[in-house]
Amino acid sequence: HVTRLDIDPFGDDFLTMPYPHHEIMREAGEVVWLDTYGLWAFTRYQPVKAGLSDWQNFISSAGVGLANFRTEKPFRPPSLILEADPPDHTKARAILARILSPKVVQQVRAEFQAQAEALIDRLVEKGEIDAINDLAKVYPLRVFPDAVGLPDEERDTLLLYGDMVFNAFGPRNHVFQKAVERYEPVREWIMDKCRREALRPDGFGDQIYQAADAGEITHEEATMLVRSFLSAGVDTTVNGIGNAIYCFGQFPDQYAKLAADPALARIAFEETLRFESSVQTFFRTVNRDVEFAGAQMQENDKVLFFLAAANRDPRQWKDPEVFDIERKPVGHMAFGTGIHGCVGQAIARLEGELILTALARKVKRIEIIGEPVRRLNNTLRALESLPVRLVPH
Ligand code: HEM
Ligand SMILES: CC(C)Cc1ccc(C(=O)O)cc1
Repeated sequence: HVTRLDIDPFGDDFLTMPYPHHEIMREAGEVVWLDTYGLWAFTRYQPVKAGLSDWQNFISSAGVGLANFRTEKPFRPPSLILEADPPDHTKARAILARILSPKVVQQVRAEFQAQAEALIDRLVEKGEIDAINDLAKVYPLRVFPDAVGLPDEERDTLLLYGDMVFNAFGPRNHVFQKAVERYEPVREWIMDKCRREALRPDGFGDQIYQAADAGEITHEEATMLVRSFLSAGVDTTVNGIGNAIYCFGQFPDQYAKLAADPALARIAFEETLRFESSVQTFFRTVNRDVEFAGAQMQENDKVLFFLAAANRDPRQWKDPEVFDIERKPVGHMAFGTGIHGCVGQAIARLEGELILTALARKVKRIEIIGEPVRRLNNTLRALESLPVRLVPH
């Protein structure tokens, strides 16, 4: 027997404050059925981990959003990596994994660090800032598009596009409708920047085309994989960094530990990802009738994985509601897991580590000095603005 609930995981009150709803679903069973959209919900750590590892039963090629690509037209042409299953997925994944490998990421570390230190120095001078518009948006829009090889101009378009892409994984609700009002010009700008001629030679984008030159993929496929970098590589880290600052503003005792020992920055960023996961959810599609966790699932059913709920499951974490930067949250689900686990996590971790290190070295305390404003999104946990004072050492 599986419990049915009428929780709406894409309603405004859920998106604004998801945690009490996670608790209800976790306690209702290993798997629950949500009547609102007719889908399975996995909220406990173990089923989320097991489900994401089982790519044969829970597939990505029918879409990782609510829409089932077998019966509905996708919002945009499907990604060759995210919305693909083996064997197609395997080839695209190997190429992006090589370009974003920890070894290659070490080569951009010095530049990423210089940019982090310069930005934090400027913001400490300013004193009172908006941690989202002046910091969390600025740094990822500088370092990752530079590494990909994009020109400087109009990079805010990447945020408009990310907002659309992440809303499109959810239902066609008001947050989606608002985000896609100006889709066409944004889509044109993005696809223009995916052309090889638009990219700096030897940047991460051009390196995908070099794989096409070597015959690993076609040049058309290369264009689509550059789109993957532009889709996934910015809005995710903007919110990763924004949510991290929000955590430290809310828990000054934790920030004091970081300011006393900046070497904690890398592991502290992991705890911010566990506690306020910037990617809250995404879907898989049941590939064939299967019994899973006592539920009889049918081909084409949608399964919603609540990464953020798994990251606060008391069956996995001691005092999960406590933000503790000394916790070492190994195995958290913020980057997913399995064959589709985040291929950009080395970049994401580098950005988080360097921003938090630069802050810890220069800033003694982060004080929230105004009401944070949330940006509702069907997939991302995001703030619109976060007024803070950076108190120097
Ligand atoms: C804090 C920042 C980030 C978070 C929380 C995050 C989260 C995730 C998650 C949960 C997945 C799994 C999706 C699934 O299983 O269907 C994923 C996949 C992916 N991520 Fe990230 N990501 C982040 C940053 C990045 C960056 C900087 C890039 C750079 C390009 C990136 C590129 C990708 C790509 C291409 C995939 C698809 C991988 C596949 O399907 O094999 N992500 N990410
Ligand atoms: C959390 C993931 C759903 C982020 C993401 C978005 C888009 C793509 C793409 O390939 O376009 C890949 C990954």
